[in-house]
Amino acid sequence: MIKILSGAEVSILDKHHIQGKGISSHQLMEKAAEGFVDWFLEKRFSSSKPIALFCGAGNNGGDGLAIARLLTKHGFQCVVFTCFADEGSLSEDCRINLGLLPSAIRKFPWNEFDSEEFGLVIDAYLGVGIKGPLREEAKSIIDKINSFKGIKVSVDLPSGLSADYSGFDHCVHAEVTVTFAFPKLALLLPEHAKVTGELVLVDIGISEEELEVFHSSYYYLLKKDIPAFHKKFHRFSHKGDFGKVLLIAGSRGKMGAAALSAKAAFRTGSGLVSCQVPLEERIIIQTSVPEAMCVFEDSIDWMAFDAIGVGPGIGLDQGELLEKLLREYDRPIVMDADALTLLSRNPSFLDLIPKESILTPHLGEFERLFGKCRTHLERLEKARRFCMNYKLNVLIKGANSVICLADGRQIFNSSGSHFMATAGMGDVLTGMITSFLGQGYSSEQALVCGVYQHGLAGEMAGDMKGRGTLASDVIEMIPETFKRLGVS
Ligand SMILES: NC(=O)C1=CN([C@@H]2O[C@H](COP(=O)(O)OP(=O)(O)OC[C@H]3O[C@@H](n4cnc5c(N)ncnc54)[C@H](OP(=O)(O)O)[C@@H]3O)[C@@H](O)[C@H]2O)[C@@H](O)CC1
Ligand SMILES: [K+]
Repeated sequence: MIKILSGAEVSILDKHHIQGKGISSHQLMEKAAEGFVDWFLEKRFSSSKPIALFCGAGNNGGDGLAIARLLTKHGFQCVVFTCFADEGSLSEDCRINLGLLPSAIRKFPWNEFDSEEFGLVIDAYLGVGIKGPLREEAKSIIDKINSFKGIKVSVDLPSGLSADYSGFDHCVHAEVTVTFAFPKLALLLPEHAKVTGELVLVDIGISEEELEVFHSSYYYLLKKDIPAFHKKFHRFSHKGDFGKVLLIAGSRGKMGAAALSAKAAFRTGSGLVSCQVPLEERIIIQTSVPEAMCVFEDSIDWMAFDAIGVGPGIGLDQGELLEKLLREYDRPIVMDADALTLLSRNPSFLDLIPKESILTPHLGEFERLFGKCRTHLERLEKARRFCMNYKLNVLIKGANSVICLADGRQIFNSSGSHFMATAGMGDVLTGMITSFLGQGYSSEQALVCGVYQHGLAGEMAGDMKGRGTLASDVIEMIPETFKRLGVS
């Protein structure tokens, strides 16, 4: 997992890194530019029209000048638009790269940009180095960049966006942001989704260990992290080792929620899945998920189950059942959907929730539980305090879902697809996380593997089906995610 540092820490990180590696800051900038260009070439952007690069006076501008030089070597026609009045104001590495710019690359002041002439814009005006409110000229430069209606690719950060805060005054609206070493926190906040566009992370040779010495409780979860979170099973493993889970889900008209959770739990590898459903609705489960068992007795021995997920589709008249469960079951449970709304209506239940349990609210459910928040950072702070006070884990669902752990760490997920914004996806996730808990995973392991693989299955289903991807399609891809990750 990559630690997410503040913008101000980037220059300290750079210094540590270049001293440790015995390289110059110019070489590090070159590595960043090469990483950007490798990604650019992979994307096969058209070279039929010239590329405009807006370059500022700091190191973000230096990156842009190096990128212009490298893209020109690959046959792209680049034109640089300078966003500085005099060369005396340039950072040292920006000046070096200006000197290295081949004379064939034309340079103009930024206000001479004519958007009609160009096929693509690269925004290397401002990065993590902005301080205080944007100056008036900066706003005009940003407006000029935004006047381009084609693809705008921002280097490190959309110019004008601060690395660490929520909100912006003037800011480049990028279609893609290519960021270096670690994603800047602002790029992961949902209120910035429209200006960040697609997020691409470029490795510039700074290791996770180098980031680890900084103090931060934010992390970014990548595909390569997942295998280490998985438990190893062997050829003598039997059905019992893969767990016996119970899903308390579904009610009249909402039995689909129970069916989706149960199927997802099986596809995630549970040995035995039972559904606690209303007696008169059991046929739906027994025909749609024949592998599952149904329980509907008045008194159920909940402790006979390795893990329990509660909430999808149960309805809001199940307060008593939820209270009884919380009083009788003492292992971590997964609480979702209606269970969360019931919790927000009965705050006294909070003290009954078994330690290390997992609450999985979407933004609406989060606000019902914790009140309105003006920004995502405020939401994260509320969640952190709650998790640490109650020794519980909260997953804030959305693009870049955030796993908020009981110890205060907050992990942003990197997998997922916009095709997942449809009914039933949350039910699938509840089934997956409950399944991992039942297989003996810790709450952290179950969350990390469940959340990442849910997003990955969504990406894979989205690649196959595109618009119209169903939650059921995502369930069918879960086994493929294990293969894709090399987890047997
Ligand atoms: N490890 C990494 O991640 C690596 C990072 N690298 C790159 O370095 C970038 C950071 O570079 P940086 O520190 O030079 O700052 P940067 O963003 O160019 O901004 C400075 C400029 O902004 C200006 N300015 C400031 N405030 C302003 C305001 N309110 N309104 C208007 N203008 C304002 C300021 O003007 P001044 O105050 O000096 O007059 C100066 O001109 C980083 O984002 C990444 O791209 C890579 O090269 C290598 C590895
Ligand atoms: K930028």
